[in-house]
Amino acid sequence: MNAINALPLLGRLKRKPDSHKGDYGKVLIIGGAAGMVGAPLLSGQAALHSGAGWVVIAFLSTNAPAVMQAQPEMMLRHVETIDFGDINPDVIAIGPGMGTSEQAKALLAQVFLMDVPLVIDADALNLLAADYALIGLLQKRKAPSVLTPHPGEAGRLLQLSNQAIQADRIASINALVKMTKAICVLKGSGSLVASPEHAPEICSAGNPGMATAGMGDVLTGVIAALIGQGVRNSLNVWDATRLAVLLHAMAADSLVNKGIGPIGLTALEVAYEVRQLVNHYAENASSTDTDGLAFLLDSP
Ligand SMILES: NC(=O)C1=CN([C@@H]2O[C@H](COP(=O)(O)OP(=O)(O)OC[C@H]3O[C@@H](n4cnc5c(N)ncnc54)[C@H](O)[C@@H]3O)[C@@H](O)[C@H]2O)[C@@H](O)CC1
Ligand SMILES: Nc1ncnc2c1ncn2[C@@H]1O[C@H](COP(=O)(O)OP(=O)(O)O)[C@@H](O)[C@H]1O
Repeated sequence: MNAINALPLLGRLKRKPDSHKGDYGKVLIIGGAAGMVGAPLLSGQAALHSGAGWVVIAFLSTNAPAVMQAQPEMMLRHVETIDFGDINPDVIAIGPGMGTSEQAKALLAQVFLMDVPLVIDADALNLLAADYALIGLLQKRKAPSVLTPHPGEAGRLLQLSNQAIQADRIASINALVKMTKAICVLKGSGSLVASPEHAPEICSAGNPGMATAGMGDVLTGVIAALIGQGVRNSLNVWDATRLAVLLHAMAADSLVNKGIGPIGLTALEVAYEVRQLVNHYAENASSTDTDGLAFLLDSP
């Protein structure tokens, strides 16, 4: 199986002198029911630090903050006060901390009908697993969809135990792709990425310091940010997804190499480190996208 080796593609995200925030994508994140408001905040902070032009969070909780003092750049709304069409996002990430209420289910069905790339995570995956009609809507989507299950969520989707998922991860991701007709990331040690058009690729970076709450929420934000930047910078959703998986894991490795973790590594620290890696590879990648190995070996 091939390892993900797409870092030179980050050269496409190098900032042009006369560009503006609209060139780097508007990310809408939907999630954050009562008690889990932190999850979409982590996704939003990760998206911002990975280069998203704008980040809007639509919370389900009515008690969510109207502004995050530590990150006032993000626009925070209650989901019932906004019109997704007016926001006109370049990419939507749905699921972090969303819960599985009827309201959450209706929102998922609503975004499935939108012609916008989607990142489907956490409780959005649990809702999918519980309702075959939603899988039907997902399969019919024209715009790309990315699913990011951990083995527990993959097990719910495929009606298998965690152990069965882990016993044959390649078969598991192939079954997920077949079931959803979407790009799938099977998270965990050696994350796999596959799509209906692409055989599984493995992420050879990453470490057990990543086994901490919020790390998946950060990955969702990084994927959404790269998809959003890709829209006007020739990076397709497949490449954005596999790059995000690799950068997220490399960022955790880079921090551990500096003595920050593995024990006590936090998800937000990984988001900040992703920023450093994105800039390094965007600046140093060859415009011809060749010789990825050199970039893999040349970490900052
Ligand atoms: N700050 C916050 O508000 C946070 C909220 N979160 C939200 O909490 C909700 C529940 O998500 P969780 O993922 O915690 O709960 P889940 O019940 O979906 O998943 C946890 C279980 O999945 C299995 N699993 C996960 N990774 C595995 C691996 N690598 N190998 C084997 N088994 C594995 C294990 O059985 C584990 O107990 C989601 O909505 C999520 O977004 C979490 O993202 C954590 C942070
Ligand atoms: N032992 C490990 N080795 C490599 N990566 C890991 C390990 N444990 C967790 N990860 C990574 O950390 C992230 C955890 O995501 P997830 O379980 O969804 O967390 P959360 O729901 O708390 O946000 C995934 O990207 C996963 O691949």
